[in-house]
Amino acid sequence: METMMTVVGSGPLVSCDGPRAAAAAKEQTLVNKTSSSSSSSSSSRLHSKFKPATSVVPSRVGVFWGNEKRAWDCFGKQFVFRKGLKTGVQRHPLTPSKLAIGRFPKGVSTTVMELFCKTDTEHCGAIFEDVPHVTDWLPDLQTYPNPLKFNPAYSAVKQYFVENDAVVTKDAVVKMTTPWEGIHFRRAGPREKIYFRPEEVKACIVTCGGLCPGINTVIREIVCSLWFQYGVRDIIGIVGGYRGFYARNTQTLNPKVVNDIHKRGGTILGTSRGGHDTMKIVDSIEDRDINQVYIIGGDGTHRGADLIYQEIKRRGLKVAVACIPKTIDNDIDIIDKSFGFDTAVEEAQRAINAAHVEAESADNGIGVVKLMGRYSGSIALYATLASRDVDCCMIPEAPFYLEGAGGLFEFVYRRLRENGHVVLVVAEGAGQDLVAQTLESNELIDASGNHLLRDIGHWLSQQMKDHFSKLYKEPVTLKYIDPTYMIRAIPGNAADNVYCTLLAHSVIHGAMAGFTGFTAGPVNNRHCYIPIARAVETQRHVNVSDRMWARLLSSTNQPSFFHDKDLQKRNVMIQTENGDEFTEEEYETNGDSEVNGYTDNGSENLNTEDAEQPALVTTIPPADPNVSQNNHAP
Ligand SMILES: Nc1ncnc2c1ncn2[C@@H]1O[C@H](COP(=O)(O)OP(=O)(O)OP(=O)(O)O)[C@@H](O)[C@H]1O
Ligand SMILES: O=P(O)(O)OC[C@H]1O[C@](O)(CO)[C@@H](O)[C@@H]1O
Ligand SMILES: [Mg+2]
Repeated sequence: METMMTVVGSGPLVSCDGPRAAAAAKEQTLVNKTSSSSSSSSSSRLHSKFKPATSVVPSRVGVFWGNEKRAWDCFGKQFVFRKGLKTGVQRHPLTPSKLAIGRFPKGVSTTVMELFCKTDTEHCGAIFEDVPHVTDWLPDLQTYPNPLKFNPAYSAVKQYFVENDAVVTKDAVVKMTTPWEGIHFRRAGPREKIYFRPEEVKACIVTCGGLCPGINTVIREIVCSLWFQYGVRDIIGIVGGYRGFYARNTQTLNPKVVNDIHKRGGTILGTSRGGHDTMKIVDSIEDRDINQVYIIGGDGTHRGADLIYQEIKRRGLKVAVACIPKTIDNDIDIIDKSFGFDTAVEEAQRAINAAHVEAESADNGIGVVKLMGRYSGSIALYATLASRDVDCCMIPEAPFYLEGAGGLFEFVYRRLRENGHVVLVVAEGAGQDLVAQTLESNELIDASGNHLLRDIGHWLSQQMKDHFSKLYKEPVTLKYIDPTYMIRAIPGNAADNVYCTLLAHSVIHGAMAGFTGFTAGPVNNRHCYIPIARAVETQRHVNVSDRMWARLLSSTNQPSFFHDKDLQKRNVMIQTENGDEFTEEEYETNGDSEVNGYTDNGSENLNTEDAEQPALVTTIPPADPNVSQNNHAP
């Protein structure tokens, strides 16, 4: 594992505002960090927490109290440093009153330190996942007072500057016995000292990947905040994504240029997939004398940004790389949620509403809406919960099936019978296994290497039409709505615009303070700096064993599509034509396993010409206004 002791702000700190600043600089927290944000180091640090006792002894970055030989956590648990490594430990006094919420030995100073546990199973307290700083490779950099100190808008704010030892816990819910445990990130916000003189800053902004509501707001706020809060005057836009660094001209940005762009969807800078060439990009950064790089994008963009940061570090440049997570799919882990998500969910309501109106107005109306979400069904989940008009929501994380007991066809049939119409929401990444069974499998990828998914919405609609037209005399009326690009190509709503503003502020404060290789976002509602690679180490998914998915299931009363046959037998109620209800098991025991066209092996007893006319319900009976299986009234 690659870890390194780094002293932020150490060395001969020269300050431009005299002894007070020098003293303050001296007091800078000594922080032990991993040497880079490379996924290998951060992941091993993270995963070491979960390694079995037999594995290699890990090192931890944590908040402890002690000296070079021993340390205590806030519960008085003692740790001994691993022999031979103790000399590397750096200590720095923090403010006990602020950090200590438990009991710790009297008289020992608080410490942020690299802690080597004796054994892997030892309780190691809080883990601090810090971000890199330009002084990691340029230790003698000069600091400057933050101009916000003299800004009338901010100087009146009490405690405007964020203290260097402020961290935010990843898990808001902790155990009373070990409240300190878990991962912590550096709190975002303006620092008293900055590492870039505003007149020397040359900042650039680039947007990559798919569109998302609010990108223009982030661009606007980065420009305006650099301009008005820090007095930066040299800001350029890189046009057309990563490849714009080396293949396109740049665009000058100032408050006038960006004044009303937040009212427009998309990105004024343009975006693209593919075209990441680390060397060419960093050459371009060097050639243009850029020293702050603001990168707005999703997981792929972050991977590219990490490579840029690594190369900048390798070349020893004084350049800060700061990311803003952008993903309509809300699939970036750690942060509470991504900007534009609320807007997208809101816009999705319009599509669902339309599908509902269409379905309701037709005989046996089925409305199908496909929403974005490659690997994460967040938009579909939230849009369904918000709407209450949806009968069934299908997402990539929850496999489903069409035929047989407990399948989607059966469910749709029932809802049609009960309510006269049905509305289905399907995330684009849902049911890919099913589509693959019937469509030719050509593995296609986009320019960034992302797999191109098969069109589940279109496929599902066709399957529905085929199934119901074969089975019933009365065909269904199916309307398929694909609002995919409509929900992401719009401007951010009010809440997202405020969120984008905070994100922009977080990144510029971080970059001005010399942090680099980071992305910013709220963790438990507090903005943080997260190492880039750490932010994309895992992908956020809807957790189907979580209460949120349970809320959806209980709201729609849709099948859970569990494959466990016993579970199906317990849960699936079968209603015969004369209204009697049985569980599937009871029904089978009674010797007749064929219900409403479904046999117990899941195959349909179809109303085809050569098949013997089975005892089927061949028309969908009119809706019974007194029966509703879901929580929304028919
Ligand atoms: N592993 C990687 N290494 C370097 N660059 C990458 C990597 N993955 C993607 N990129 C680059 O990042 C940019 C955007 O990537 P991608 O198209 O995957 O979108 P994204 O940032 O994930 O956003 P979205 O949310 O739309 O998927 C592209 O220019 C691509 O070349
Ligand atoms: O057509 P494009 O631009 O590749 O974007 C489609 C993809 O982008 C995303 O919105 C992610 O940004 C996915 O949900 C979707 O699959
Ligand atoms: Mg992506």
